[in-house]
Amino acid sequence: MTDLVRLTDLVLERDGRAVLSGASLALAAGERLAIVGANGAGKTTLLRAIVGLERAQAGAVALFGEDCLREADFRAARPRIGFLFQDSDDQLFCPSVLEDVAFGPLNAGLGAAEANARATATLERLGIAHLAARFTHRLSGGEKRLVCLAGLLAMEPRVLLLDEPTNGIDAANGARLAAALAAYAGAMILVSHDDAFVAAFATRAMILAEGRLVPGEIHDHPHLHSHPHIHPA
Ligand SMILES: Nc1ncnc2c1ncn2[C@@H]1O[C@H](COP(=O)(O)OP(=O)(O)OP(=O)(O)O)[C@@H](O)[C@H]1O
Repeated sequence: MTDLVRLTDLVLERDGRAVLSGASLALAAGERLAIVGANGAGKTTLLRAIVGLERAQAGAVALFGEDCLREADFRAARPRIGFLFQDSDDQLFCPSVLEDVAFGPLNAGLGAAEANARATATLERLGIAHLAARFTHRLSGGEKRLVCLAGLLAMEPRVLLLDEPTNGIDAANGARLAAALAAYAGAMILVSHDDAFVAAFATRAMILAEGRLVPGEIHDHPHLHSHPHIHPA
């Protein structure tokens, strides 16, 4: 089967410093790949390079089996990829929640009624229909996160890229997020420092260190209290 995302030996330098120095990965349908690594290791940069928001100086990106060489190639693939940004304020831009969630479907060519129906159904599925009429900029951090995810899921993407999805989320909204992701049938790449979340969701882990990705193993081994760790495989 064709890989949904394939990165081959990506090299990306910033200010003369290598952030990625030969990073490779392949994501198949149904996989939930966790990428872990220290602060500043380049995890966000890697996600941005997948969708062409940052361009590697060397190496190759292929999405859905198509090589992405030019901006037009990335643009063609982006509607099938939902990218949850680390900072929700970078993602939300419409005045109301319903408008924000309906924006993607509307932009993809659905009529206004159909786009609103899709947005309403997605908000209901996430358990946040009560936020539909709220101003996006007045939402709490956790609410913003779920609204961003609703906006992505309304586009019915084949791949989700999630950058620290549980950051700043309380238990109730965390449960909503977990339920929505558990019900999502597509593939995902999950960047997270939340070990419990990674252990619950990921089918595979990779560690980003010194610009390269190496296989990791998700462990759940007992300490004084039980908590999971990710080790090199
Ligand atoms: N716009 C930018 N301009 C200059 N340097 C940047 C920029 N964005 C990120 N960097 C630097 O690039 C490196 C990789 O950053 P990146 O955000 O990809 O790391 P990360 O692994 O996602 O970190 P974290 O776990 O803290 O979110 C860091 O050294 C960071 O300081």
